[in-house]
Amino acid sequence: MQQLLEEITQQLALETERGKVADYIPQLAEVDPHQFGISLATVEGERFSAGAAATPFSIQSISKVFTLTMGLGKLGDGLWTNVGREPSGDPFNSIVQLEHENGKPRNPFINAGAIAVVDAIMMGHEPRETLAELLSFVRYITDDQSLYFDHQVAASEMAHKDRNASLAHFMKAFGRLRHDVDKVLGTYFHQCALAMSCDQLAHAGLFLASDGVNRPSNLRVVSPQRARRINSLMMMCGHYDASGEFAFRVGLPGKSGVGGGILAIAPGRGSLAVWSPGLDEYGNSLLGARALEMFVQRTGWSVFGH
Ligand SMILES: NC(=O)CC[C@H](N)C(=O)O
Repeated sequence: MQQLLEEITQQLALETERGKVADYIPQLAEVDPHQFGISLATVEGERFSAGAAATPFSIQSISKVFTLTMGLGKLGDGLWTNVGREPSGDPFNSIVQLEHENGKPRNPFINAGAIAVVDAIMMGHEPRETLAELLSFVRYITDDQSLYFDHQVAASEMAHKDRNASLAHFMKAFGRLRHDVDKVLGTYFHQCALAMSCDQLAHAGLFLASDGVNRPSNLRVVSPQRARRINSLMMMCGHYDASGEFAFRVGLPGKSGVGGGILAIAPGRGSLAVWSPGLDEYGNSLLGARALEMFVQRTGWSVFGH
């Protein structure tokens, strides 16, 4: 495994076409697109990594997996009152479906859905309290107390919030949000500004690879049924309008972020994190997806077989 990760890293270092870093969040536009990291945490407790796997980056929408997990923990199936679970087939920041579908976002991984999940987990509390809870949850599943929110990234996004603010206000007009829109957005932008390395992210995803149990500590995070359901949402919706393409090429539940990270789960086997800041036209890591495609071709770890 170690050799495979190193081979993938070496091969991708030769790539000249690396995609485009997100520039609608000015802080992310400053990231060097030549960086690449990959990390694998197996259910047996082994760890492998190559490249810049210890460098923290902005996990952005990958955080939506963690807030979804928290939301299901707090509300159970009640969460689905204000968020759907179907792929949208539209870009991550699209507003069009909301008007036809009573302000109910299609799934928890598009921006509108993630904003609705944040509103649901706030439960009358202040952003600070919800963020503290999120941080302790992610620290717990990562087994690392050093994780932090990058406040500069959050501020950068708050300063360019118009698109997400539109989604939030539109949903609020349909009665889908309970809290003050600016408080919900402030919470959402901090969630997206979580800084994590591939090593930390692979560890954090391990509970989804082992029926809800955190390995190697053996502590249960969610039920097996809930882990399966979160994985299915990642498979169907984790890459927005390129989720079909990602399933076709990689065949693993995966969640991308505009920071260039992807978390991919190989159920029963392990959790993989890759990071390459350049994005494709759908806002997903260009080389990250290629690295995962190379990985499944060599290992046969896709859920659909070799
Ligand atoms: N796809 C993403 O990672 C988008 C997250 C980003 N924070 C946004 O709201 O636009």
